[in-house]
Amino acid sequence: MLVCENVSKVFTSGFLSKITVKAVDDVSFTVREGEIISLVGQSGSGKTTLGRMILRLLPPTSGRILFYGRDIWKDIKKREELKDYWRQVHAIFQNPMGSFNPFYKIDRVLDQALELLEIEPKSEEGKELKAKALEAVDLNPDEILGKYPHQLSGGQLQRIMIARSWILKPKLLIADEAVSMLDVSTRGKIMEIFNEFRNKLGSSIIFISHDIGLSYFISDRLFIMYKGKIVERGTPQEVIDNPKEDYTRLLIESVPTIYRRWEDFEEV
Ligand SMILES: Nc1ncnc2c1ncn2[C@@H]1O[C@H](COP(=O)(O)OP(=O)(O)OP(=O)(O)O)[C@@H](O)[C@H]1O
Repeated sequence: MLVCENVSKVFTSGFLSKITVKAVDDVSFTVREGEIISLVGQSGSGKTTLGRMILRLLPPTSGRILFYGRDIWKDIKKREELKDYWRQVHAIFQNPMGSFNPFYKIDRVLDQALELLEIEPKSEEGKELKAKALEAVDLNPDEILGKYPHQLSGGQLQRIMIARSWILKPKLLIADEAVSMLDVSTRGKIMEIFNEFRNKLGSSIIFISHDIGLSYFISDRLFIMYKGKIVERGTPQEVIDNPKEDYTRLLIESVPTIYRRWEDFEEV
């Protein structure tokens, strides 16, 4: 489904002396249909930059990103093609506040998803889909619809963004720290929704997280990122059992409760 080939991103800043940051450094990997992969690494390791390039928000400095064989930066240019791409590839970012315009009611992000699917938000079908999407993420539509972003908590806003994905049912979902601000029971519910995306729709998920425990739990393959590079890859079991890099060992040691997290989810 998705191929990243030698993808790099260099940021340049500074006025008198130029400072360059290699945020993503020669990264290659594939994502198959129905596969959940995790990109795990500490803050600043390049995970979000990679996610934004895949979402076609940020052009790579070098390398190619192919979605079903099409180079997303060369072959997808027209407005209609872009719309179609974003119908299929959807992201939930770590800071939900950034996804909402403070001057509009939160209904707008759900209405926009319906419009992408060419469903009239005010139609019976539109209203029903909105309500079902909110219920799927454990929100009461009557309490949520009609409110402004500042009237809701960060966790509620994040769940609305997940409800938006539920409406779009993307082929590829990029979940960037999408559940880190949710309590464990809501997190379990959202994980179930992600699993449903995969099992019922054959969607693939790129799960971006600094939490190796959660990634271990959810993913088919795990990629460890460090300073812009993928330094380790394999099934979660392979990576956890035989870490090759000191950095991976540190990540694993920093989560002493990794196996207890399974129990957390079983309780949900
Ligand atoms: N627009 C930008 N301009 C300049 N540098 C940037 C920009 N975006 C990211 N960077 C730098 O690129 C590096 C990778 O950042 P990125 O946000 O991708 O990391 P991350 O692994 O997602 O971190 P976090 O978990 O904190 O979100 C960092 O050094 C960051 O400061």
